Amino acid sequence: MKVITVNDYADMSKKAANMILERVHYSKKLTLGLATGGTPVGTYEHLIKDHKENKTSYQHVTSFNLDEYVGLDPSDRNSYHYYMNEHLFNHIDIPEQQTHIPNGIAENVQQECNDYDQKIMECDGIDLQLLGLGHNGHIGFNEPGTSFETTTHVVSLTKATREANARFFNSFDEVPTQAITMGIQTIMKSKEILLLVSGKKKSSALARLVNGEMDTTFPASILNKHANVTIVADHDALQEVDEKLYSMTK
Ligand SMILES: O=P(O)(O)OC[C@H]1O[C@](O)(CO)[C@@H](O)[C@@H]1O
Repeated sequence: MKVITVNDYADMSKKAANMILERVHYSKKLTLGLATGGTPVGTYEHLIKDHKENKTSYQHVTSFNLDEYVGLDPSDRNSYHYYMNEHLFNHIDIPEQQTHIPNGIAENVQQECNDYDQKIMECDGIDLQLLGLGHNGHIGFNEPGTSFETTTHVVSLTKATREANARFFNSFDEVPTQAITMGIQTIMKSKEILLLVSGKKKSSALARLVNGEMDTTFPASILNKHANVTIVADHDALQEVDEKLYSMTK
């Protein structure tokens, strides 16, 4: 894994956006894996600003989001559909039919999961997957204990994750208890992974990841096995990481 150190959230967002833009500019066809949560908001802001100023086009881009809450309608302000429209899709020229987010209100959620993996395969897989890191090491909504072999599936969210995400809802009780998430195997099949980590609150999770031990109790640890991962992390996030370890990390 390659670790790029940046000063703060603003620098992380700029660096990540520039890395994405490089691929958008130089590919004839590109499939992006996208994330939600607090981490990528700044990155998306840069992409929107660039689209306005430089007219970067996303007509050739297809996207697949990592996850969606079960039971939330796409029009619900807390759904990841709503988030993606607000934070990115409504402000760039990506064709709507080329954007994919699991349907959290599908009648048959299991079928929805299978279809989602199938659609990713039909697009020849994800070229670049953007990831955030959960406090407990989750990637997508793959909670501790998830098998590394999983494809897209339904998960029960841990109390810790629901508490962490409660800041986006009116109350903890409103946070859905289940979600559809790309599986760990689905994520690992991406050709390239860009993991963004910012802030002191993520420092112990990042330290555990960079430490290199692979264990299902810490889902993100599987990234140590991927051949093309770049972590963009700020100083606060890196404060518990042994400098020797990450400057040596490839
Ligand atoms: O970026 P945040 O809000 O810290 O969340 C970390 C991760 O947890 C999730 O909210 C759960 O999927 C992801 O969307 C995100 O990448």
